[in-house]
Amino acid sequence: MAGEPVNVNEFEELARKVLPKIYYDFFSGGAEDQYTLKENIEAFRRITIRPRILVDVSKIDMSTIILGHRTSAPIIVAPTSSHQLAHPEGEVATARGAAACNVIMGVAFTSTCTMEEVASSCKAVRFIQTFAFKREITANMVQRAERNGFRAIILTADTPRLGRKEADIKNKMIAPPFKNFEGLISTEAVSDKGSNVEAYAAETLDPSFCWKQTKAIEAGVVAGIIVSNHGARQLDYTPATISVLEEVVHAVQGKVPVLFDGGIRRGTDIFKALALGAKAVLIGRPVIYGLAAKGETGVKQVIDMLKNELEQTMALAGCCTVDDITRSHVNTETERFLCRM
Ligand SMILES: Cc1cc2nc3c(=O)[nH]c(=O)nc-3n(C[C@H](O)[C@H](O)[C@H](O)COP(=O)(O)O)c2cc1C
Ligand SMILES: CC(C)CC(=O)C(=O)O
Repeated sequence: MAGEPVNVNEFEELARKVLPKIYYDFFSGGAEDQYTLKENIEAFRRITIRPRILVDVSKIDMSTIILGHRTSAPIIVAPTSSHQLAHPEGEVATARGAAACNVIMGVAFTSTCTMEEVASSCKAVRFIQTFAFKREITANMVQRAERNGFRAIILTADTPRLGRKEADIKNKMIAPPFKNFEGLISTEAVSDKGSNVEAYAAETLDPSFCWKQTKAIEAGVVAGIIVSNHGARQLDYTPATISVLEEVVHAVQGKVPVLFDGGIRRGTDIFKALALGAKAVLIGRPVIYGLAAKGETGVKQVIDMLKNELEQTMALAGCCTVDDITRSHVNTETERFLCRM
């Protein structure tokens, strides 16, 4: 690739060049055959956009309100682990990039900077992500989230154990120290066989956590739902997230906002997810690639690229605000053939 990257996929190329293979494989990889990994991207390509023309699009406003927080666009940085493997400044740089773009920063508890370091380094609205950890870890996380001004807790529910990423196993991937666990568990490498990320997960997760233990929805503590397959890193052969979004939106019946992630690489992808009912989208790997390539500046550039592409898509499709994007602005695969569009 010659010159500056002009889209998110070119940032991936840059990241691939600068990262040691073991880390590039860790960030880019998915579970087992990586069927779902490919599908998360491919399924977007099968959805087409139905533009409206001769609409006054002289002013486009992408701003929206997510769980009470006004943001510049319906974009959230997805919680992903291990940012210091991409760049020495890690999650602090990512959060600053998110703050510069006025979008929400999702911080993984398995981050390489502590929650406190991220909180004190930037003004971004921050959500903290947790797994169903053993109870003492969760209690510690909740207290620190409150103390450090995190505005929501994202509970990742698909990880009673870690998915099998075969590249990590072959590469004998060593997890970086996850500093949030300091004082709670041993943060030293815990296995010399295959990927020790799996060993880490086994030490911290509570695989017995299930519906019996939570009445969260009845108690009204669920403020939103994220339709996600963990970037295709857990159960392979689950469907592409974009192909099930609408079904979830119907089931939720507007009771809480539905957010979405998995495979967003273009502004058109964001537009399609919004048309199918998402309130906002989370972006995982592209942000990591921006961070790897250029630190905080790269994160900002990636988010700005996606914002600019969304703005362009909205203008060309005849939508001045995110609320103007409706179900009738897209055709799914089946509809495409029915309508002969
Ligand atoms: C390298 C990597 C690490 C991740 N770590 C976490 C994590 O610690 N917690 C979590 O809930 N999700 C994690 N995810 C999943 C993301 O939150 C998100 O669902 C996914 O990246 C979205 O797909 P995308 O990468 O195609 O945008 C991770 C994803 C990647 C790629
Ligand atoms: C450290 C891991 C548990 C992070 C994760 O969720 C992932 O790599 O997909």
